[in-house]
Amino acid sequence: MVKIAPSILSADFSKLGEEVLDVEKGGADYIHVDVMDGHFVPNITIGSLVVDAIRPVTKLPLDVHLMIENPDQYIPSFAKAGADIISVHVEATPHLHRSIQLIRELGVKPGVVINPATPVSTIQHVIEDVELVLLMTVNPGFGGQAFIPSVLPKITEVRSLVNQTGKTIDVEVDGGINPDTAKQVVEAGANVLVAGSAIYNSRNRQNAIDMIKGSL
Ligand SMILES: O=C(CO)[C@H](O)[C@H](O)COP(=O)(O)O
Repeated sequence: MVKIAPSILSADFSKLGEEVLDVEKGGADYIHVDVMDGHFVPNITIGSLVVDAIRPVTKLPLDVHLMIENPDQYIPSFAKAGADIISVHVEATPHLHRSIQLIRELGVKPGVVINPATPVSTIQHVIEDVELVLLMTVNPGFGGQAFIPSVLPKITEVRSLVNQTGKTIDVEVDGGINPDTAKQVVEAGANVLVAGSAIYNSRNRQNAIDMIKGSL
């Protein structure tokens, strides 16, 4: 089954609790939280305080995507705040395996992320250690960007790597996902779709989620 993970990056932050509940009621499977530090990516967004604030609002898993340098310093605070999944970028941590181990030791599901320009071979050595692989389908930093179609063969490559393990590991995509692009990424092998603007820019979030699901 394909899962939908609305990114709260495109939500109205003045009423974030309601915005989270709205997509939960609308059929979301995960809540995707985009953490940016202004160094690894050219934007600053959410800290662990926000994860702590939305934790009691929803029963859905909080899928925390760290787009930050030196992630090991901040992983414990996101785990304490109630993250269910924490994903780190291969490009942002010098000791990827150590970061993944740290996440697992804290009782959280570890994920690994690669940018559009990063080859799949960079995550081959940790594939058995993660619960989720996130492929960026835009260059990270902002919502509302156009989907990069050259990532499609990499999604298929990751799916085949995951299948070789025999384990249940999510293949998630993030960036420019909407009813026009969702079918392509699912056919390529993705099973978790992050969507920010396609869901939160719509007045009726249930309808927006149904439109993505209905396009598959
Ligand atoms: O990680 C992100 C940006 O770095 C966002 O999750 C992503 O861009 C989703 O937004 P949209 O669906 O509007 O493209």
